[in-house]
Order: sequence, then structure tokens, then C-alpha cells
Amino acid sequence: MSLLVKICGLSTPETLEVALDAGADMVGFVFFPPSPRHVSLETGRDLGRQVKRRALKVALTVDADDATLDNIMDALSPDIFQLHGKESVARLRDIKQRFGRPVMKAVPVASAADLAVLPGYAAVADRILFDARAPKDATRPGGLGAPFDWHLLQNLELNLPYMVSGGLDAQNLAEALRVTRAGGIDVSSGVESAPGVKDPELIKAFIRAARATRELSVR
Ligand SMILES: O=C(O)c1ccccc1N[C@@H]1O[C@H](COP(=O)(O)O)[C@@H](O)[C@H]1O
Repeated sequence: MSLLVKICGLSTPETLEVALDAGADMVGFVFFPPSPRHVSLETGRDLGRQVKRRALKVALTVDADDATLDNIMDALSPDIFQLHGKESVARLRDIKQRFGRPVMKAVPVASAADLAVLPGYAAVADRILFDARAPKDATRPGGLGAPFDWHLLQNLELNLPYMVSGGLDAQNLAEALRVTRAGGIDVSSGVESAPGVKDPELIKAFIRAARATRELSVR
């Protein structure tokens, strides 16, 4: 299986086009007002139309209620929901049932104890995204450009596809993949010149570096 590359937090037609042209497999749109990458429903609708099946559209939400998800479904019609809050296993089940879309559950990682939630989520989620646990006083639970200790996943046995994120960039992604054996990588800050400002050259460099790791065994 080939490596999945997700570019997250796209908010302009220009940078979305760069990511699609460069061969991103997944493009992520953040629907979380405190984030510098937040997009309105209207912008999400326009960006979603622009994708034209060239990549999977991912809607990133944080503990969103049904009404919010209804609106996102209507505007973006995402291929996947990325649930980046404290959503319970039961909530994942509800969302899958109600919206009929796969869900990728973000699991915050700071220590081995954080992996105890995996059996519960693995029973329902379609994919797991391991991200660095945000500090307690952070304004958002992700998108902070901070890595976690990838060695915590070194001996992971998970019967589900998984991706890693958190502080990845073109320079460190190969090592993250080598250690974690993840099937995909997800980036936001590492392809930006400032929070929320995507840099076309960094997007291209990230995807180029990811494709150069093809010889690594991935899952
Ligand atoms: O990008 C955001 O602003 C964001 C807000 C709330 C939850 C998650 C968010 N981003 C996700 O966080 C990880 C790591 O991002 P980074 O590369 O360290 O900036 C990634 O999955 C983003 O999709």
C-alpha cells in the first residue's frame, strides 16, 4: 500500500491547487473557529468543489454537534471526518451511523498511557491519527507544530490503518515513518510560513520528501 499524504488546514484556492497538483492524497479543511486555519462553510463549499475528486476531502472538527456536522456535510460533503476532540467511542458510532462517512479519530500522545484508548476506538474508527498531545493551556488540540516521541509507537500492534502528525516537515518525516511504520502522514504547521499561512514551496517539498520514502515498508 502506498503512503498517504495529507495536507491539512488549507484555506485558499491557490494553496489547495498547489497541494492537489503536487499529489496530496488527502486535503484537510479545519472547521474549528479558534484555529487560524478555520474556514467558513461558504469557503469550505468553494474549496470542496475545487477538489473535483483529485484527493479525499477531510473535514476536521473538534467535538462538533450534529447541527455543525450537518452543515459541513451540506457544504463540503467530506470523504472522511477527522475527529480531533474528546469524542467518545459512542459518539464515533453515532457520527458514522448518522452521516455514513468514515471517521479518522485523532489520538493525542504524550506517554504510553495515552495508547490505552486504542482498543475502544479501533472497534469503531476507520483510521487512527496519532498527534502530539497539546499542552493544557493550548487554544486548540492540534496544529501546534509540536512532535511527540515517535518511539511510543515503535511496538504498536494495531489492526487498523494509522497516520502520524504533529510537528512533521520535509526534514523529519522519513524518520517519523521509519520509527512508527505509519501508513500515512499529516501536516499543517510544517508547510506554513506563519500560523494559517500555507507556503507553496513547503507544500511541494513535503510531498516530494514523502514520495522519496517509497522504499520504506508502510502499512
Ligand atoms: O490545524 C489546526 O489548527 C488544528 C486545530 C484543531 C485540531 C487539530 C488541528 N490540526 C491538526 O493537528 C495535527 C498536527 O498539526 P501540525 O502539523 O503539528 O501543525 C494535524 O493532524 C492537523 O490536521
